[in-house]
Amino acid sequence: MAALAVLRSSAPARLLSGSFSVHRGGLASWQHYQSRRPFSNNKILVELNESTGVAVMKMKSPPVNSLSLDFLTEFSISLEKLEIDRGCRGLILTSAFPKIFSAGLDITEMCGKSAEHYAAFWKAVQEMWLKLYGSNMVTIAAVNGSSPAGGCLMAMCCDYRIMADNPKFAIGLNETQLGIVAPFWFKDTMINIVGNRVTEQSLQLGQMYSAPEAHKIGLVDLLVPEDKVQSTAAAVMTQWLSIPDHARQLTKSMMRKPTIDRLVKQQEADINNFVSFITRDSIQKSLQVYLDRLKQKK
Ligand SMILES: CC/C=C\CCC/C=C/C(=O)SCCNC(=O)CCNC(=O)[C@H](O)C(C)(C)COP(=O)(O)OP(=O)(O)OC[C@H]1O[C@@H](n2cnc3c(N)ncnc32)[C@H](O)[C@@H]1OP(=O)(O)O
Repeated sequence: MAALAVLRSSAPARLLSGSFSVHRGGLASWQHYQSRRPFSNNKILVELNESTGVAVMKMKSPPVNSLSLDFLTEFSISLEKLEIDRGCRGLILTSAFPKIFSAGLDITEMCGKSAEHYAAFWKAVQEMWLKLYGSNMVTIAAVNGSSPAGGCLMAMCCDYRIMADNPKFAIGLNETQLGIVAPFWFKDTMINIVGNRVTEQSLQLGQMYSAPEAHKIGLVDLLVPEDKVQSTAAAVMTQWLSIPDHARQLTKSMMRKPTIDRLVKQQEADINNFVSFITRDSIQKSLQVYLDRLKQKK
């Protein structure tokens, strides 16, 4: 958060629009701007099309876009910059890698680290969710690959989900399969999309759904061929942007505010709960076994 506060004061809209103006009418890349930030590893690529007001955010953190502390920090900063840019009305979130949208939270961030590290990591996860779920922009997830747990959460934060129609790609909240528990705000986000019954079963079983199954239960809104995911996202975005911003934003806020407020009211307690859960020996052991299995599966 300190980094965000610094950015807010040192990178006002004037600087952002100044760096965009050299690309006026076309795609403005933030690579130039980002490369001037000492803490940026450029795990997130952002291109804002000034004429449409639509930004495409591509996650590019090899090998599987796992959500590390660095990744989450860069993600939240990138999102914050788009949020305050009046020229940006819509965001398409996707992956730079074919076959993987995001592998979810980086398990190595939850293993063998200090309590302070776990607290900082969890705060970054919360911030990502608060910013993306609470965004004023139209947000569309172009899910071009598998998306377990935290990756599914990111997609669920968006207003609309388009997924590549490939039964090999899977999405869902699989936490229980790792011996861990999806927090209440992951659960609430899913309930708001597919309802209580499907969420209860999904969470207990840690169920991953193939793309067609996910479409059937309403977890994703639309299935399209892999090579049409981006273009369809752009077309759907145009439809959503035809609605006046103020009316759509107030409606979105009316629908999501109670869910957001629930976490905001107990953010510190939620961090403490995560730290005390994740530091248990039994949980550390489960995560380590899962990670070892992942590494041995080849
Ligand atoms: C009180 C609340 C308490 C706790 C709440 C915690 C909530 C947690 C949320 C989460 O998001 S937990 C993470 C859940 N994610 C997963 O289970 C995904 C596991 N990964 C996979 O299923 C697959 O890797 C894949 C994403 C489908 C990609 O498969 P592919 O065959 O393409 O790649 P491969 O498996 O070989 O992986 C490459 C490489 O990446 C490492 N990896 C994968 N996922 C993660 C991850 N989430 N975190 C860290 N590292 C990950 C994997 O081990 C391989 O590493 P290697 O090259 O060194 O062997």
